Amino acid sequence: MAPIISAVGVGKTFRQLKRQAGFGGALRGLVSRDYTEIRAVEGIAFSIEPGEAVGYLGPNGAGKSTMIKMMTGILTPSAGTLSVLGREPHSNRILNARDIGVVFGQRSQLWWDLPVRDSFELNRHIYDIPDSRFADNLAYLTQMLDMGSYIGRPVRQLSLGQRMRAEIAMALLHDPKILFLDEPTIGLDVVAKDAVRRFLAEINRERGTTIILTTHDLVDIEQICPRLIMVDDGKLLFDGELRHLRATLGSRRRLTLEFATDPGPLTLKTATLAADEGAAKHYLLENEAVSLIDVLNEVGPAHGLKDIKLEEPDIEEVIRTFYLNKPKLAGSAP
Ligand SMILES: Nc1ncnc2c1ncn2[C@@H]1O[C@H](COP(=O)(O)OP(=O)(O)OP(=O)(O)O)[C@@H](O)[C@H]1O
Repeated sequence: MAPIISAVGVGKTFRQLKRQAGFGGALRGLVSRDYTEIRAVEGIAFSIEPGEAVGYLGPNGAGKSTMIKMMTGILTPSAGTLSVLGREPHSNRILNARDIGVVFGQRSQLWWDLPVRDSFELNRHIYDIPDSRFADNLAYLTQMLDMGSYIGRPVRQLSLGQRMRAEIAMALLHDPKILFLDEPTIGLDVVAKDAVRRFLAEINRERGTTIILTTHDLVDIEQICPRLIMVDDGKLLFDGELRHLRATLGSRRRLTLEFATDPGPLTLKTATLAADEGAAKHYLLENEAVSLIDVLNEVGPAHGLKDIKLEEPDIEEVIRTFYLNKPKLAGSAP
């Protein structure tokens, strides 16, 4: 199957006029042509198959939004080749828009003063959606996203959770093949986040809509995206399955041993001492083959062990470990 999105050596450099301090500096800035270059995206390569759900993850300023903007045709790459549904998105912006849906968590596509339903109607005309398809999709989305109680209300009166569901519906009315979402759960409460995540997982599973999602919320990734692309400083660090990453890095279980009194520095062969709080010592079990029994055998009965706590790493821990070890792991393949 041909990939639905492919990126080869994609880069984006922004040029920013250098600003100089003070009034004189501002005047000099008017005539100076001195630029700073910001490499937001550099040498990105990946290939995404139809029906995949991919999480695009990275710290602030890593180049996630810039990459989404290039895939949606809003920005033009400065380097490399980008193909979305077999087309160059930036030079085929109108055609591309017919086949994709876009949700930006921080920016609304809905008309602020109009009832939600009217924004949907406008999209029907813009995308020329046939009547029966529009009616079917509207019924499906209203039910799935529980919009019945507020579809007739102006957008400005909606809660953030209601608005986000309406944004997602708006992006899906024309049956796009790919749905791009830039931080769709930002600012939502736990219940609203859960509703959005479940719905996205459902349309990916049931309708085969390809999903590309940027987020800082790792639970979004865990619940929607089996595949993860991780970037930092504009560059690709990891492209593979979340479960693969977990299996590779997930061996760092955390063990806390609590003693009746401080046994002094207690270094072990089976576990690495990560933090020493006197009577409570925190270890990392780096090696998956090492069991709790192995550690307890090494500690022995001499120190008066009182309590033991063993924690499996959660996804936050896995990602943190990944970023801390990135020079070692960069370039990991699926
Ligand atoms: N229009 C622009 N002009 C100049 N620099 C820009 C522009 N857009 C983004 N940048 C810079 O490019 C880099 C990547 O920004 P981008 O918004 O893609 O990051 P991000 O990973 O989405 O970050 P965040 O998680 O904070 O949203 C940053 O250093 C940013 O300041």
